[in-house]
Amino acid sequence: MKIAVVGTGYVGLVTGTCFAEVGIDVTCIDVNVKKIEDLKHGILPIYEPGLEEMVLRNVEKGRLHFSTDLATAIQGCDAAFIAVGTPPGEDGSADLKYVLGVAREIGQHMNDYLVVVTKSTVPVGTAKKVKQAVAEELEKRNSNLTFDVASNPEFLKEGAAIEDFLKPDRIVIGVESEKAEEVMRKLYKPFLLNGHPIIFMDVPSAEMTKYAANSMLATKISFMNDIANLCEIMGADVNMVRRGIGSDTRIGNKFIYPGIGYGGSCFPKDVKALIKTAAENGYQMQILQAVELVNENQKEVLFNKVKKHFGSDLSGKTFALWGLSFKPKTDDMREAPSLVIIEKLLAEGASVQAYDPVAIKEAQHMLGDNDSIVYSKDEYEALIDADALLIVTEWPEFRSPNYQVIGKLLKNKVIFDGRNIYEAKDLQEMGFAYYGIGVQEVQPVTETTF
Ligand SMILES: NC(=O)C1=CN([C@@H]2O[C@H](COP(=O)(O)OP(=O)(O)OC[C@H]3O[C@@H](n4cnc5c(N)ncnc54)[C@H](O)[C@@H]3O)[C@@H](O)[C@H]2O)C=CC1
Ligand SMILES: O=C(O)[C@H]1O[C@H](OP(=O)(O)OP(=O)(O)OC[C@H]2O[C@@H](n3ccc(=O)[nH]c3=O)[C@H](O)[C@@H]2O)[C@H](O)[C@@H](O)[C@@H]1O
Repeated sequence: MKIAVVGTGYVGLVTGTCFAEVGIDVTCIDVNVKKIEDLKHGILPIYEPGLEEMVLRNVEKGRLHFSTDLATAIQGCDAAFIAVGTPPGEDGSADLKYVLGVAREIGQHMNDYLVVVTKSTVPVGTAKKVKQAVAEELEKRNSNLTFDVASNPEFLKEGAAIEDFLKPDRIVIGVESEKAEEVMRKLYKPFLLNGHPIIFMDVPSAEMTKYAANSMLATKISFMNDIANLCEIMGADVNMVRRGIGSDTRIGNKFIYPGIGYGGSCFPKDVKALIKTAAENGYQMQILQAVELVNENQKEVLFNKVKKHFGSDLSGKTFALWGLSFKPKTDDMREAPSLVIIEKLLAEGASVQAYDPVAIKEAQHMLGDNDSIVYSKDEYEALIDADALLIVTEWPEFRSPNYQVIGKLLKNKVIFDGRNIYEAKDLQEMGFAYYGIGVQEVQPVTETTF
């Protein structure tokens, strides 16, 4: 089979590469000429574990191609996947200009039956707009070619994208015709070896499923952040509470880790977009409004703890930040809580020494030149003469650090752990003050000299 995947971002590149991996002939298309030229030379635009090797292998096998020329690439394809961005517009609704632009281009250049698949996260009704856009372009050409649209939302997580794509819990596909169902079933058959299902449904339900899934996950996180904040006030430990409730299979132990708010390119924008879609249709998503509010507040929780410890004047102080990306194993900085924390520290006249294993370049790009931010070459360099350490992203290499070295390099033995990766008691015994999320803060028992 042969497909085109339009948009070579986190979703498009992973989708195209994984389809190539199972033997399908794939062309990944992007308007960004540099991205495509780099990909042709084996240089990837994003960091995603395992992706580079898989891209190189499939290019070498002749199954994976890169192009800026959609017109040529879609010829002879069974399906064209639209995987371009759907960023939030000013009012929070998903901006569909890239998706519909691609749909028009497909209509202008297709020359045989094709399934046009929306892989991007798009509001209910978008496939209908895609269908109309393609049909209008065909009409301009006086063409009577037939095509189908399908909605195939993607559920992969950054940092685990390949595993998620190759072994999905489920594949959701909205279709309007048996012919389209047949094409999609054939394409996805190789990914069903672990017994998980393809769930075929109508197109609006598939579109809604994606927003409902992300909103449910965001709700779990905000709920736990709310509980964590209350635990602190009431003298409880959220780590215990989490284990206590997570063992109930009706609740489950995934996505109930409190922290410093969810970030990334999807939860924030998709929650906003669903609230907006509902409002446009005369309905108020009250739970999601609260989810968003809790999340905005949660991004400030670590900063507030810093203020509480050091008093109101942070000017002249230096803070070491471990982690910048919105989650481990990605270089993605979109809506990362680190951005809020850094902005608040700098606004108080403090400076930052930050380290992240892969996201420094992207952080520099987003934060711009600023003398108050120094990027360190490793996690220990970031500590030198800093007033305290803030754990912002739970990269595995931060989990078991050399506490003696931390204690020696920091000016004060204080850790603010935004991801609860350390045990308060252990740190207290080693002479640290420790602040976690939803756990009782501890002050050092005795001053230990290393
Ligand atoms: N990032 C993620 O983990 C997930 C994202 N999604 C959804 O997938 C969609 C894509 O997201 P990302 O991959 O993160 O976006 P991205 O921003 O990383 O990549 C989008 C790509 O599309 C390209 N593009 C834009 N207009 C184009 C056009 N007319 N023709 C060809 N290429 C064009 C851009 O140059 C860019 O390379 C969004 O709707 C997102 O909500 C869904 C599941 C997971
Ligand atoms: O639509 C999307 O783009 C994707 O959005 C999320 O994936 P992603 O944003 O890559 O990362 P997650 O692992 O979901 O983490 C999102 C945010 O929630 C936070 N989080 C996650 C889990 C948790 O228990 N607590 C918590 O605070 C993370 O730190 C991170 O900031 C979903 O998990 C994917 O299923 C979905 O496809």
